[in-house]
Amino acid sequence: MSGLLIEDLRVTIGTAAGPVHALRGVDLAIPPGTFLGLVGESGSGKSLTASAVLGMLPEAATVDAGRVLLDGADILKASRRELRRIRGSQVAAIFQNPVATLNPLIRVGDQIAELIRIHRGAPRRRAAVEAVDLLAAMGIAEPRRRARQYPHQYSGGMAQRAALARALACSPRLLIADEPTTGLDATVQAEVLALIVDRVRAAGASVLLITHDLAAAAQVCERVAVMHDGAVVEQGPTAQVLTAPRDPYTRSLIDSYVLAVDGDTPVEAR
Ligand SMILES: Nc1ncnc2c1ncn2[C@@H]1O[C@H](COP(=O)(O)OP(=O)(O)OP(=O)(O)O)[C@@H](O)[C@H]1O
Repeated sequence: MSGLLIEDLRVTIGTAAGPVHALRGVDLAIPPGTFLGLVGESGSGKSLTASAVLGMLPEAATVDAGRVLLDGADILKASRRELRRIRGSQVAAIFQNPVATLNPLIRVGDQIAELIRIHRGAPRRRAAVEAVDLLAAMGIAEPRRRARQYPHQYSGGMAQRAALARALACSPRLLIADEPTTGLDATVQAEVLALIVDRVRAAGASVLLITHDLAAAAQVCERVAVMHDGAVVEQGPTAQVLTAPRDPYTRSLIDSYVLAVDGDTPVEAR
């Protein structure tokens, strides 16, 4: 099958305090071209699931069972070399704290151009031009000047735009966005989310959006999956999961989210 299919993924992490059964049978499907929101409390295993899809599980992790199929090929069985090819060209990621995600020592344009050269074999000059075009497509003003700058010269929102440019440089089929707007100003959050939707839809790729923000997931994702204690307890069309949840944990997650959002609303505005 094409798209992403995770079947019964079980991962244990060795810690000083003993083994932690961090993923206890994760089942997840993202059909091609679909946005899936992955929600659930802190520590439920969302980021670890994303790491497995990127072939980047921590050293201390052991895969006890399961398959992670990306367009039919099992990521967990891929060699290092295959993983390097898959990462970037089939699956790419953006994370919270984009400035830290980008390489601090390399000019932003060069980081993007390097990927284009490695994955697509483009000549140096052509890759540099494409990198500037990509920055422009992500809404970065004066892209030529910006391409010559280093990540620390970017604001948070701009750095996330640049990280998105780098992630999309080799037209991956799946973008993992792990809390991509957390920590950005509210207006910038909305802009970055809209940009992700716009650019990814234009490319026909799919998205795994990891977020604490149920409203954001509801706004942009056709499907939602809910993680609890290392497993996906419920997944399905967004409207169904968020308005008629079947699992008690999903219900409590929605209730606590609504309470938190109401708590943020000034009394006079309620
Ligand atoms: N490198 C690691 N070493 C030890 N334990 C880890 C490591 N990575 C993850 N874990 C454990 O695995 C579990 C799942 O963590 P994970 O980061 O996937 O949760 P999460 O749902 O993404 O949380 P958050 O929303 O806070 O990012 C947690 O119990 C965590 O402590």
